[in-house]
Amino acid sequence: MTTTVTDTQVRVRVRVAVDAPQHSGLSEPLDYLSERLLAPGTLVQVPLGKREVTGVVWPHAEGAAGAELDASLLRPVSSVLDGLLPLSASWCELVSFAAHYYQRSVGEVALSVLPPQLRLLDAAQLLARLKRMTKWLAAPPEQVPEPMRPELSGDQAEALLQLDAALAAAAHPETAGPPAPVLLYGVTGSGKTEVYLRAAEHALDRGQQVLVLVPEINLTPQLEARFNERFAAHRIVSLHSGLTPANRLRNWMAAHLGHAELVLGTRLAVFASMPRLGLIVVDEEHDPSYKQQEGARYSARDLAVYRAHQLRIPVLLGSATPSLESWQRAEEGRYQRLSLPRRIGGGALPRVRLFDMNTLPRAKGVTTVISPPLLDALRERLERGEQSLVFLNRRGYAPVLHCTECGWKSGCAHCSAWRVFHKLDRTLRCHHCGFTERVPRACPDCGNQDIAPLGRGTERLEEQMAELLPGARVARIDADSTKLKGALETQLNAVHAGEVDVLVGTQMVAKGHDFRRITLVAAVNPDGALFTSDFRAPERLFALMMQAAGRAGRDAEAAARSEMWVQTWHPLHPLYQSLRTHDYAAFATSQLAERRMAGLPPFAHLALLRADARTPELAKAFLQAAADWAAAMPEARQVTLYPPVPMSVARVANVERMQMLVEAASRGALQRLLWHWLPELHALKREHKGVLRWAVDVDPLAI
Ligand SMILES: Nc1ncnc2c1ncn2[C@@H]1O[C@H](COP(=O)(O)OP(=O)(O)OP(=O)(O)O)[C@@H](O)[C@H]1O
Ligand SMILES: [Zn+2]
Repeated sequence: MTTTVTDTQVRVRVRVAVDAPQHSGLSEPLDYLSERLLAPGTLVQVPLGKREVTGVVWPHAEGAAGAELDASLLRPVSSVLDGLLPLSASWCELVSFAAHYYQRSVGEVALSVLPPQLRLLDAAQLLARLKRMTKWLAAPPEQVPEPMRPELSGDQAEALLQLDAALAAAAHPETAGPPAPVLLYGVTGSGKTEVYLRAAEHALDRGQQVLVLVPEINLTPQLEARFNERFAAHRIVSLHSGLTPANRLRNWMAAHLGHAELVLGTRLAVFASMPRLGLIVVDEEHDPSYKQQEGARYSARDLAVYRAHQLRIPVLLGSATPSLESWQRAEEGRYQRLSLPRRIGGGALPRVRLFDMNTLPRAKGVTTVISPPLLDALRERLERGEQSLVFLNRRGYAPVLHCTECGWKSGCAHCSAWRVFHKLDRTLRCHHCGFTERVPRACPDCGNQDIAPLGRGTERLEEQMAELLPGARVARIDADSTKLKGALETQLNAVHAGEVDVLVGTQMVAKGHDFRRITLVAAVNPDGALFTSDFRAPERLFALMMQAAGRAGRDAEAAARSEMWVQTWHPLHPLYQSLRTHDYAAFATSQLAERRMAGLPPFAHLALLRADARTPELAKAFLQAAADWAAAMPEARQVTLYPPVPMSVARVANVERMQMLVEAASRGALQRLLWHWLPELHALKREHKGVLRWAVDVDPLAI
């Protein structure tokens, strides 16, 4: 730290991470003057341009402290938010790593992962909040009876034994290296959650804090309930974007001050400040929602692994269908793989039946929703009083309306996409930009009254199921049916209580739920994902189908008569063949072999450069210029730059979107290129009028 004497006062130069806009090119913390020493991690308010903004006092980069700066040019810190304990050095390091790796500014990442309210409060307001939190904490946890713990299955006990060994080793960092990440590979219904609970318990017993990440907290109220029940005697808080700003700040502070012992949260919680963090659990580690898709496009799963390594603590990645990245690392021995190969209670996984749609007689213009044998299977369940889940990953009534006379289709005026017909409120809605209109009475082009839905979404499927199964209680769960607060929970409870015979839904119902009465799961039209250009589409489809299958027969007693039906035009596709035998390992092996041949992740490293512009030509010209620039750099020798192409939905809300893929054999080579290349793009953009924005996505999930 440099001190200077101005007038009579001693002033200290401090680095402060502020959220400067990306185009300013200010990616590192800025220098300010302070009248007193400020610990790194302290929150402050500082002037930035004409504004006052919240920032975080940042540790000095190693070796850089000596750089001289004319102190008279620096502006003073406006105020210090003293009330709050400074963020730790390791937290700052995590943020720094994420910022550099994902190519964002340190300040942007630091500020965007703190509770939004922290940026709005002054010192006095913050103190008031702290007081209120202390009061909230002072209410003693209720006197709770000792929680019920099931006796562990042999597989669970074995997995825990190994985990405990890792925990114990981590307690002696001087003798052991950081523990390897653990991949808990357990089939659906094998009791992974119980392993998380026990591992968490052990860490809590050691006085440590535990962080549990879940893909979407609202989707699995059961999981939250199980944690709350088991740890009723402990302070447990949740962190996700659905909390009110005040509660999010309160919960965050409780974790930051070490009062909350367990944090259960979504991807943003990977940045929770936890001074005694001793274990990180990532449930459904393969789930795409761990990847942030806007701003700093980080992967919470990958950052969890980094954070655990940094703190030398265990991280537990759980899944029935691990990401191919994690699976490959386990194959290489870099992750420790623990397996739960059997379902609790010894029940079998459902029998998978592939129904070949080509065998149905073809009637012109009519596609059968439910093949006759599947209909029989559904009727059987109905007669036995068992539940069925019919799964279709498309909401709304029909994906498009069309005119039988002139061929008009319900396109979106602003996007290169169809507008979806929602029958309930008789609207046409664009699922990309939100543009919504009443359904026209007649074809807007030719006036024909006969406009008809094409294809099928969950709304229509629900209607058709009710027609096909008279008397059955049919319910639908998707993003439309669950908009109201608490709606999802109510609807799920009805399913659990047996008030529903046939549940129609999107992927919302296919994942994670511990349904006890379902003995049949049917995927009516899953083929779409087999032939898209995204190389990860098969992996996602397979994971989703395995998850969906896993909702059937969770009660061991009913397992033997449980089935998963797949209606497909491609029954011989290798993906379905692996599904038929529940053979994730075979699927992973064949996919990994393909990826290796094609030079794709995890055997190569990717980044996507995206440009949004008023016309496709402008977006393309910018990306091409960026590529030309990169090609001239020495770092480009180890990377491949692919030609710019339109994104799969090229136009959204009147913005044309193009992307360019950058590929390298090593992470380091990719990082070096990005590091030197991206700063140049700010200037390049100024030369390309009409380009609205550009962004880079490191380790993109969707291509
Ligand atoms: N040792 C045990 N003894 C008895 N029941 C158990 C035991 N472990 C777990 N269970 C119960 O088995 C069911 C399935 O467990 P759990 O939900 O943890 O499985 P899972 O592996 O997470 O499944 P999925 O991947 O399908 O979500 C739950 O109802 C759980 O309460
Ligand atoms: Zn639109």
